[in-house]
Amino acid sequence: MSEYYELKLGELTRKLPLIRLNPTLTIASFVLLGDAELTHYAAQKLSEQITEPFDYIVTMESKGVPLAQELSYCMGKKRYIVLRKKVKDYMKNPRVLSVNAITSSQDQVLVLDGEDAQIIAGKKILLLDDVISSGGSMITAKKLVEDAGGQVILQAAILAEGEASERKDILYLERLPLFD
Ligand SMILES: Nc1ncnc2[nH]cnc12
Repeated sequence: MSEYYELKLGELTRKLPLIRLNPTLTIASFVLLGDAELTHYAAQKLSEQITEPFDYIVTMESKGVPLAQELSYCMGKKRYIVLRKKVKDYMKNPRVLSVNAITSSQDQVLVLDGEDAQIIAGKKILLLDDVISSGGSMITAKKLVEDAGGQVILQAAILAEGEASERKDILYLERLPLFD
Protein backbone atom coordinates (compact mmCIF):
# COMPACT_ATOMS: atom_id res chain seq x y z
CA MET A 1 0.00 0.00 0.00
CA SER A 2 1.21 3.54 -0.80
CA GLU A 3 2.20 5.60 2.21
CA TYR A 4 0.34 8.60 0.91
CA TYR A 5 -3.11 9.56 -0.30
CA GLU A 6 -3.22 12.18 -3.02
CA LEU A 7 -5.81 14.80 -2.19
CA LYS A 8 -7.13 16.90 -5.05
CA LEU A 9 -8.86 20.11 -4.12
CA GLY A 10 -9.74 22.00 -7.28
CA GLU A 11 -6.45 23.10 -8.78
CA LEU A 12 -4.40 22.07 -5.72
CA THR A 13 -3.00 18.62 -4.87
CA ARG A 14 -1.45 17.47 -1.61
CA LYS A 15 0.20 14.19 -0.57
CA LEU A 16 -1.35 13.25 2.76
CA PRO A 17 0.62 10.73 4.85
CA LEU A 18 -1.31 7.60 5.85
CA ILE A 19 -1.30 7.29 9.64
CA ARG A 20 -2.44 4.13 11.42
CA LEU A 21 -4.54 5.15 14.44
CA ASN A 22 -5.34 1.61 15.58
CA PRO A 23 -5.32 -1.95 14.12
CA THR A 24 -8.47 -1.32 12.06
CA LEU A 25 -8.27 2.37 11.22
CA THR A 26 -5.82 4.38 9.10
CA ILE A 27 -6.38 8.00 8.17
CA ALA A 28 -4.89 10.24 5.51
CA SER A 29 -3.55 12.98 7.73
CA PHE A 30 -4.71 16.40 6.63
CA VAL A 31 -2.79 19.09 8.51
CA LEU A 32 -4.02 22.47 7.47
CA LEU A 33 -1.76 24.42 9.82
CA GLY A 34 1.01 26.12 7.86
CA ASP A 35 -0.60 25.59 4.45
CA ALA A 36 -1.45 29.21 3.65
CA GLU A 37 -2.14 28.46 -0.02
CA LEU A 38 -4.69 25.73 0.61
CA THR A 39 -6.31 27.62 3.50
CA HIS A 40 -6.86 30.67 1.32
CA TYR A 41 -8.07 28.61 -1.64
CA ALA A 42 -10.51 26.57 0.47
CA ALA A 43 -11.91 29.68 2.15
CA GLN A 44 -12.59 31.25 -1.23
CA LYS A 45 -14.30 28.10 -2.53
CA LEU A 46 -16.42 27.76 0.61
CA SER A 47 -17.41 31.43 0.47
CA GLU A 48 -18.74 30.91 -3.07
CA GLN A 49 -21.05 28.18 -1.80
CA ILE A 50 -22.31 29.84 1.38
CA THR A 51 -25.49 31.65 0.41
CA GLU A 52 -27.35 31.73 3.72
CA PRO A 53 -26.79 34.86 5.81
CA PHE A 54 -24.98 34.43 9.13
CA ASP A 55 -23.54 36.68 11.83
CA TYR A 56 -20.46 34.83 13.10
CA ILE A 57 -18.27 31.88 12.25
CA VAL A 58 -17.61 29.64 15.24
CA THR A 59 -14.64 27.30 14.90
CA MET A 60 -12.54 25.11 17.18
CA GLU A 61 -8.88 24.76 18.03
CA SER A 62 -6.58 24.14 16.43
CA LYS A 63 -6.90 23.54 12.72
CA GLY A 64 -10.16 25.42 12.25
CA VAL A 65 -8.60 28.71 13.31
CA PRO A 66 -6.68 29.78 10.18
CA LEU A 67 -9.62 28.71 8.02
CA ALA A 68 -12.07 30.76 10.11
CA GLN A 69 -9.71 33.74 9.84
CA GLU A 70 -9.61 33.50 6.04
CA LEU A 71 -13.30 32.78 5.59
CA SER A 72 -14.33 35.61 7.92
CA TYR A 73 -12.16 37.99 5.96
CA CYS A 74 -13.46 36.70 2.60
CA MET A 75 -17.05 37.16 3.75
CA GLY A 76 -16.66 40.57 5.34
CA LYS A 77 -16.99 39.43 8.95
CA LYS A 78 -14.92 41.43 11.41
CA ARG A 79 -14.66 38.78 14.09
CA TYR A 80 -15.11 35.09 14.71
CA ILE A 81 -15.31 32.88 17.77
CA VAL A 82 -12.84 30.12 18.69
CA LEU A 83 -13.85 27.24 20.94
CA ARG A 84 -10.71 26.36 22.92
CA LYS A 85 -9.37 22.98 24.02
CA LYS A 86 -8.66 24.20 27.56
CA VAL A 87 -10.05 26.66 30.04
CA LYS A 88 -7.81 29.75 30.10
CA ASP A 89 -7.23 31.89 33.19
CA TYR A 90 -8.59 35.00 31.48
CA MET A 91 -11.96 33.45 30.62
CA LYS A 92 -15.12 34.60 32.38
CA ASN A 93 -17.67 31.89 33.20
CA PRO A 94 -16.29 29.35 30.70
CA ARG A 95 -18.65 26.66 29.49
CA VAL A 96 -16.99 23.25 29.07
CA LEU A 97 -18.32 20.19 27.18
CA SER A 98 -16.60 16.89 26.34
CA VAL A 99 -15.94 15.66 22.78
CA ASN A 100 -15.56 12.32 21.01
CA ALA A 101 -13.01 12.72 18.18
CA ILE A 102 -11.31 9.99 16.12
CA THR A 103 -7.89 11.61 16.15
CA SER A 104 -7.52 12.11 19.90
CA SER A 105 -6.95 9.18 22.18
CA GLN A 106 -7.28 11.31 25.32
CA ASP A 107 -10.43 12.87 26.70
CA GLN A 108 -11.01 16.12 24.92
CA VAL A 109 -13.19 19.09 25.75
CA LEU A 110 -14.31 22.26 24.00
CA VAL A 111 -14.61 25.49 25.91
CA LEU A 112 -16.69 28.56 25.13
CA ASP A 113 -15.63 31.71 26.98
CA GLY A 114 -18.61 33.32 28.72
CA GLU A 115 -17.78 36.62 26.98
CA ASP A 116 -18.09 34.88 23.61
CA ALA A 117 -21.31 33.21 24.74
CA GLN A 118 -22.79 36.69 25.14
CA ILE A 119 -21.68 37.67 21.65
CA ILE A 120 -23.38 34.71 19.96
CA ALA A 121 -26.67 34.84 21.90
CA GLY A 122 -29.51 35.35 19.41
CA LYS A 123 -27.11 35.26 16.42
CA LYS A 124 -26.93 33.10 13.30
CA ILE A 125 -23.85 30.92 13.43
CA LEU A 126 -21.80 29.13 10.78
CA LEU A 127 -19.92 26.24 12.41
CA LEU A 128 -16.60 25.64 10.66
CA ASP A 129 -13.83 23.03 10.89
CA ASP A 130 -11.08 21.68 8.65
CA VAL A 131 -12.42 18.10 8.53
CA ILE A 132 -15.74 16.60 9.57
CA SER A 133 -15.25 12.92 10.37
CA SER A 134 -17.26 11.26 13.13
CA GLY A 135 -18.88 14.65 13.71
CA GLY A 136 -18.04 14.52 17.42
CA SER A 137 -16.44 17.97 17.59
CA MET A 138 -19.29 19.50 15.61
CA ILE A 139 -21.93 17.95 17.88
CA THR A 140 -20.21 19.43 20.93
CA ALA A 141 -19.69 22.80 19.24
CA LYS A 142 -23.34 22.91 18.18
CA LYS A 143 -24.48 22.20 21.72
CA LEU A 144 -22.23 24.94 23.13
CA VAL A 145 -23.59 27.43 20.59
CA GLU A 146 -27.24 26.47 21.15
CA ASP A 147 -26.87 26.49 24.93
CA ALA A 148 -25.57 30.05 24.55
CA GLY A 149 -28.68 31.01 22.54
CA GLY A 150 -27.06 30.95 19.08
CA GLN A 151 -28.70 29.37 16.03
CA VAL A 152 -26.51 27.12 13.87
CA ILE A 153 -27.52 27.80 10.25
CA LEU A 154 -24.81 25.69 8.59
CA GLN A 155 -21.96 23.27 9.39
CA ALA A 156 -19.08 23.48 6.92
CA ALA A 157 -15.61 22.00 6.42
CA ILE A 158 -12.98 21.60 3.73
CA LEU A 159 -13.19 17.80 3.86
CA ALA A 160 -15.78 15.20 4.86
CA GLU A 161 -14.10 11.99 5.97
CA GLY A 162 -15.50 8.47 5.76
CA GLU A 163 -19.25 8.28 6.33
CA ALA A 164 -19.46 12.04 6.83
CA SER A 165 -19.29 12.37 3.04
CA GLU A 166 -22.81 10.81 2.89
CA ARG A 167 -24.27 13.57 5.05
CA LYS A 168 -26.64 15.98 3.36
CA ASP A 169 -26.70 18.47 6.25
CA ILE A 170 -23.09 19.67 5.90
CA LEU A 171 -21.26 21.73 3.30
CA TYR A 172 -17.83 20.47 2.24
CA LEU A 173 -15.49 20.76 -0.72
CA GLU A 174 -14.02 17.25 -1.04
CA ARG A 175 -14.31 13.71 0.30
CA LEU A 176 -11.51 12.05 2.28
CA PRO A 177 -11.55 8.25 2.53
CA LEU A 178 -10.77 6.22 5.65
CA PHE A 179 -8.56 3.13 5.27
CA ASP A 180 -8.49 -0.15 7.21
N1 LIG B 1 -7.78 12.69 8.32
C1 LIG B 1 -7.63 13.62 9.26
N2 LIG B 1 -6.53 14.36 9.28
C2 LIG B 1 -6.37 15.30 10.24
N3 LIG B 1 -7.26 15.55 11.19
C3 LIG B 1 -8.39 14.83 11.20
N4 LIG B 1 -9.44 14.85 12.03
C4 LIG B 1 -10.30 13.93 11.60
N5 LIG B 1 -9.82 13.29 10.52
C5 LIG B 1 -8.62 13.83 10.24
